Amino acid sequence: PMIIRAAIVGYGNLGKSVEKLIRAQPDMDLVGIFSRRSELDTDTPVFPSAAAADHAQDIDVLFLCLGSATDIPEQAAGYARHFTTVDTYDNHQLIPDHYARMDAAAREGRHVAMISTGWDPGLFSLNRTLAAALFPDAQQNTFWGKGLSQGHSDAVRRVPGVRRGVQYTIPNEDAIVEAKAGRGAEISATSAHVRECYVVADEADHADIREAITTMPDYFAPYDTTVHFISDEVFERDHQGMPHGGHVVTSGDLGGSRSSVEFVLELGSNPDFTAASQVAYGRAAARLTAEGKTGAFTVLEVAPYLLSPVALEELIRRDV
Ligand SMILES: NC(=O)C1=CN([C@@H]2O[C@H](COP(=O)(O)OP(=O)(O)OC[C@H]3O[C@@H](n4cnc5c(N)ncnc54)[C@H](OP(=O)(O)O)[C@@H]3O)[C@@H](O)[C@H]2O)C=CC1
Ligand SMILES: N[C@@H](C[C@H]1CC(C(=O)O)=NO1)C(=O)O
Repeated sequence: PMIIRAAIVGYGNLGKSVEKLIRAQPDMDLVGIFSRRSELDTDTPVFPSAAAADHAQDIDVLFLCLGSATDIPEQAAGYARHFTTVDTYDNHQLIPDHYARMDAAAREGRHVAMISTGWDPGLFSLNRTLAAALFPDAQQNTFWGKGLSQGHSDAVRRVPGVRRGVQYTIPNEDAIVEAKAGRGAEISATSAHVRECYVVADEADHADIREAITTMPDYFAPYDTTVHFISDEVFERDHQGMPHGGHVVTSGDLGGSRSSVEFVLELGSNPDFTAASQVAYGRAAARLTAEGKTGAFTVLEVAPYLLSPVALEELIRRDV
């Protein structure tokens, strides 16, 4: 099989996990990390993001591990003109816009742009489409947490004055029970979750920061959101782990019989699991590029065997 020459843009939680997961792949080599910062704690070669295009000939797949709140909308299309890219863009409201922008850039550069991989969007997207397709009138609900949302935490950290910040998503457990029983029709994501933010910032900025977070479109405005201001010591002591998880619950009637489908994730590390998904879709992106494909792809458009380092013939024997 082809050895895929991979590189990373953006060295945060996700970038560190992608670096670790690429090293664990039998068919991938890590060429380097592109960052806006010059001093990173890694043995991998580090290059300035601004010089990325100079390395295009040495890289088959570029993993965009930047923040979705501002970095991806501002930068991703620029990379898609020069590389086959894989991102985890997760502002669901704006994914159609992202798709169009990345599709144009990728076609212009004759590359593939694999967008919105991860688990939501990503594996949850796959399950939502698959499960809902089975029922003439599907009842479907998605729940997240209790856990740390990296997208919402990145969005918090981008608010002026925020020195450190995280966001936890907390589902209403009764809503999950109701959804599992097929009584989820009145349950929405915004009614079934609350969002708790923990922020380190100067006292003088607290009111502006709380206002900026709680009114932030898409991320926080539609939800019951609370912002707690804490000290650096408390942040260091209590807010280091990044567990997460969730459920996609689908049910319905099939001509007189009732069935339900539940897809559950329990993640010890949100970044590690997201990286595992992004890296598998990076393998698929490299293969699609080798087949001469161009343009944007979501996870709904990728044949599952392309994700695996195991040959299709073996997968048919083992998994079908
Ligand atoms: N689809 C899905 O299921 C999921 C998607 N995601 C997405 O992944 C995105 C990235 O998450 P995450 O890695 O946690 O975000 P981080 O805030 O850790 O990193 C985002 C970017 O900020 C820069 N950065 C990181 N640390 C520092 C620092 N100490 N000082 C200055 N800059 C820094 C890095 O770029 P640089 O190196 O250039 O400075 C990095 O790429 C999220 O925004 C989310 O949208 C995450 C989880 C699941
Ligand atoms: N994209 C999310 C992954 C899941 C978690 C989530 C939430 O807690 O709102 N929504 O989608 C993340 O960045 O962690």
